[in-house]
Amino acid sequence: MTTPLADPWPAPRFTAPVDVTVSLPGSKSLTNRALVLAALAEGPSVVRRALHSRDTLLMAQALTSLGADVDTSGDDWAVTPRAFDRDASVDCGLAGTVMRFVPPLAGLSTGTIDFDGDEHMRNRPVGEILTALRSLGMDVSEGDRLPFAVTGSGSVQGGAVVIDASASSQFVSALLLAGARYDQGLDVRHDGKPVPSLPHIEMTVAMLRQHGVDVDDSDANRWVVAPGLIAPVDHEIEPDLSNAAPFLALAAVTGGSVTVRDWPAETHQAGNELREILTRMGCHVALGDDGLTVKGPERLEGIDIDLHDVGELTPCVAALCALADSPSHLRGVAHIRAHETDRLAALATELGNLGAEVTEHDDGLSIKPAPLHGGVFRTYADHRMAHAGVIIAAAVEGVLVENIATTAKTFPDFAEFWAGLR
Ligand SMILES: O=C(O)C1=C[C@@H](OP(=O)(O)O)[C@@H](O)[C@H](O)C1
Ligand SMILES: C=C(OP(=O)(O)O)C(=O)O
Repeated sequence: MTTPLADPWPAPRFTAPVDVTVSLPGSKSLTNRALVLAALAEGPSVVRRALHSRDTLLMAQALTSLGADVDTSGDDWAVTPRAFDRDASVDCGLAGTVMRFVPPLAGLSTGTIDFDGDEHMRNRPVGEILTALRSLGMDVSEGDRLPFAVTGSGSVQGGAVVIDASASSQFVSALLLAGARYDQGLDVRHDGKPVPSLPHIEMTVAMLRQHGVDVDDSDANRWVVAPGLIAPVDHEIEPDLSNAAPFLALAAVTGGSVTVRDWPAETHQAGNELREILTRMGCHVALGDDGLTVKGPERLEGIDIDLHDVGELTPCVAALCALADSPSHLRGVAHIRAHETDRLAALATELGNLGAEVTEHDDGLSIKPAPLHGGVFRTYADHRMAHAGVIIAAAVEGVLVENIATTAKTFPDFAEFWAGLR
């Protein structure tokens, strides 16, 4: 039996430069897309090196409760599509991908599918998808938040739909993933402020194409998915590059060297942008046969950057900025106020409590160099806040990270793994 971790957790302080090579678990975003597409396909698929974490198990459970067979017992998950022919309850936890990607599938079911999730999940936006599904003729209960219910009729006509996806790229991805299975396919148009996290939509389109689906994304803010069969695919899941952030950051703040194995040469993952970000902050970054190696600088520089496309990196980048020796401005990320928590408010409060000079803006943060001190860093049930906390703790004596267990959303046993790096 493993001993439960102390809460708040005295995260390790790294007093010497680290020199480590790590293999990281698979990508949440790739795993959950692969599972959805496999459950909609014409025959069995395998999701190799699937991420085994809270968000992906919730997705597997959701698809199983709709009717599919998903075997999560090993590293390679076998998915056998079956008719969605029963009533079901879907627990979304705090997984945006489950709350947004599964309702469009529920219309293909002949049952009533009830959705709910963690307390905070009831605050995260989903109303735009529900409105879009209603406009496509689906029977969706009233309201614009969890809990809600979708009663399927076994088929969805599909066709043209307009959605404001400025709150989350997942609104578009959700519709596209199911679209080929609608009788007329889907013609999705975004109308509103710019869509954040575009690389995640590109990931969705790329994976649909791997499954043989015809997607036209040649016009900005419009995606046309042709109706048709979804071919089964044997997917190999890349390591989660966004979850690489705290590890690469450890090289940056200790002046050491960290290599992440199996870093893909080409990828749609937002985390790949860390290469550019860390280079601009003064690190030496090289992609080689061993993986991606980051060597920390003598002097960590601040950064002025628009993170609109890669908002999920903000907590770790903000932690690095708080340890940098020149000012930083993080911009373009108003939408991350609707992530696992209001990440801008949470970062301003928690970094500020440890002495950082942080100014919160509508769409970002300004951070000036200031001496940091120990204290408790709260995480608001947000795995990426926990990652930010351990980065600060690595460099500052006496930092305790509250609810480190929240990292289980996308990284099982993160704390043990992190402590083992010392
Ligand atoms: O589709 C996905 O897998 C994701 C899309 C992004 O969401 P937003 O567009 O809501 O930022 C990202 O931040 C999230 O971590 C995962
Ligand atoms: C925003 C995130 O998650 P979700 O998939 O729940 O939206 C995230 O992991 O940073």
